[in-house]
Amino acid sequence: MTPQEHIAELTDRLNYYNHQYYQNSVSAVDDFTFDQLLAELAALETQYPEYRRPDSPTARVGGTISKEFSTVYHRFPMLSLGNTYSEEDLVEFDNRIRKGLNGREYDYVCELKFDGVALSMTYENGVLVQGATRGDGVRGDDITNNIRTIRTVPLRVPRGGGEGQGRVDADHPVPPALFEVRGEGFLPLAEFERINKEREDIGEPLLANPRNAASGTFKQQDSAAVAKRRLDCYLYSFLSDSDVFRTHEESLIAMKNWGFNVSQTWRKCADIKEVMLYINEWETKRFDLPLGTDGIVIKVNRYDQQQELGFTAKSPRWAIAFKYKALAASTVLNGIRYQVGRTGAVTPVALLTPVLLAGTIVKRASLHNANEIERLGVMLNDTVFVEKGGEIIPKITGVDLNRRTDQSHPIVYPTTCPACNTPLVRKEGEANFYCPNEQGCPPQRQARFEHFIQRRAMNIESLGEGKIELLIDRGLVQTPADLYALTSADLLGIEKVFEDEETGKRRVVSFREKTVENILTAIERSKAQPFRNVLFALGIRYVGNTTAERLADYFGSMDAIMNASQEALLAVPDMGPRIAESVVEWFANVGNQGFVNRLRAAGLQLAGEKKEVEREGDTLEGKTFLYTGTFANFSREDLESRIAANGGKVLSGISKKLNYLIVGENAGPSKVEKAQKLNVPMISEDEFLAMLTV
Ligand SMILES: NC(=O)c1ccc[n+]([C@@H]2O[C@H](COP(=O)([O-])OP(=O)(O)OC[C@H]3O[C@@H](n4cnc5c(N)ncnc54)[C@H](O)[C@@H]3O)[C@@H](O)[C@H]2O)c1
Ligand SMILES: [Zn+2]
Repeated sequence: MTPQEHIAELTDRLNYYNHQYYQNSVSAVDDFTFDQLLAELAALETQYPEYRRPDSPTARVGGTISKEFSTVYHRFPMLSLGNTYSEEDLVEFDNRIRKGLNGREYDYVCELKFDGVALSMTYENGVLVQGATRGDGVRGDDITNNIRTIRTVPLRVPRGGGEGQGRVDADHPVPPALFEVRGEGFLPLAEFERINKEREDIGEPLLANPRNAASGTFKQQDSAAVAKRRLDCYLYSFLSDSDVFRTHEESLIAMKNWGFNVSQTWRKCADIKEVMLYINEWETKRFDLPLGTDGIVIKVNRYDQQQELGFTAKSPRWAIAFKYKALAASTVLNGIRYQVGRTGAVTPVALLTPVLLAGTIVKRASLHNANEIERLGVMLNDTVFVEKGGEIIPKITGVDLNRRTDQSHPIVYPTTCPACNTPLVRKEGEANFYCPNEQGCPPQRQARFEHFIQRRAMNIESLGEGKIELLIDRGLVQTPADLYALTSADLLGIEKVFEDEETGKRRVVSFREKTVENILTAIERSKAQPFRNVLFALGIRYVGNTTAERLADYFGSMDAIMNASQEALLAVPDMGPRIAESVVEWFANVGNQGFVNRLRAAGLQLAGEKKEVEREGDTLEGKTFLYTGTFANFSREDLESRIAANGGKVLSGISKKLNYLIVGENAGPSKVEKAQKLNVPMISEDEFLAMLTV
């Protein structure tokens, strides 16, 4: 390849990765690889400036704006950060700063580099008036409504009488009339895991990592959906026309005092040696933080010095990001185990030669699905790279092709279920293969029991850890309904020895008197679990915890749900066609009907309180609504309940079926546009109020 071709190839490739990353919230390669390729391109461009392409990713902020949101122009450009993975580079950075400041004194502020999405928030007279993404650095997407869903972002900051001119009063700075704060929007790890647990429950594909999940969430059109994922934001920068602060440190302290969420992990460092100490200290401590981080950011503290050092086209010269290398190791892929989950989804798990990674021995890694195997191009007996990111299970991130021998051979993805031999099926648009043998497939049956006994369902957790396997083995139970027929005579004294395949360690599960008593009490007590728990325990695909609760509240009883048509189900708030279809299908199955009847006979709660909306009237009867923006008289919840209380229905998207789009302040332009295109009438808040009172 000639240098020109090489530059062209790298430019295209990196632009493609940027597009995937910023537009589609997908990492096609890991960050380290991306950064290395970018550095390679930058070096080539320095050597052959004549071949540098105008669309080179080396001189531009990677993102762009999207047409789904209206565009805002940043008052101050939102740039990227130079980055490095080496301490030598940091010393060099420090030398550049010293030179740039002609030997004058300076200090740094170090912060964690939070791994999320850069956000900008503008406040006018103390009120949050605009929230935007970074976009291409000059223009971003107006995502004000989505940012308003972040509970820690103040919608209003007190301005101490409102007269503050942003005077420099080190002790009591006052927010100026117009200012901007910037920070990192993120999905807390606990929230990421909660969402994935819920997705697993209802058989949806898991979100890949918290950063991409956050980025995808901020780009959603429906801020009610955004609000369900509890996003958060750490602020790390303050900007205004007037000189409010002299140093970055002052701004961090003041923002905190004004009620902004500033992570208290930052530290002022007198010199680069102290910076190194900070880096070393956080290398492992960062894993205790509630969010993913991928390095630290080092900033020159004084604003006048920042100004003197200035910017390149892409990043400030007064700051740099030090990135921790993801914890990685290389090892051999010896085999793959195909696991079958509760919904029949087959997931490949890599079996590895044990290797030490970040203090723990790793023997397994996640491979997600068949697409992932294809994407990685991994073969059996390959040497592979495993990495531990924010997630607990390590994953395979690449193949060491230099070490591939003729021992490597392609992975043949099974076409039949590894557990029951039933031919696998793949539903359209899904990455997973499924074993359709729901009733007879042993791991599916086992997982159904585990789902049934969990705390949020029937809460018989004393049956965990091998006990169910033992019961199934002995033929004592076939379906969870059989649990209610168990007697102490059935259970007392049975035991099973489990041997751990890897360690060879043996574990005995035996039913002694005390165990039996506990289990039978828990089974008995489960009969009092509320109806919504029973509904969730059934394990209907796509019916997670929340959906079960909604259905239970709306219909009030199992019989009502059983007899509900797809249309009737669709009247439940937030119910989509996919869930409705799945519910109808499940109850249409004779085996499932028998299962429910046995639960009924056992005395489980198949009815609960029907939380019907109080009817105010029927003026909206048969009409469908959608709303966009914010309203003077209603919160979103109010609006929805008033629509329901008057016989109307809220739809989840704009279609020809929609009767009215209620347009509030800061309405989403794409919704308005779509409504115009489809000739859906748009009404104001006042017009809606008028409809209620006719
Ligand atoms: N894997 C991929 O396919 C892929 C593709 C594109 C980009 N990337 C990754 O993204 C990086 C480029 O993204 P970038 O331009 O956003 O740069 P960056 O993420 O390396 O640094 C700039 C960003 O850091 C964030 N940040 C976090 N904590 C901060 C703090 N305390 N102070 C200031 N800023 C803070 C801000 O959002 C800021 O915009 C690449 O280096 C690469 O690692 C990966
Ligand atoms: Zn099977």
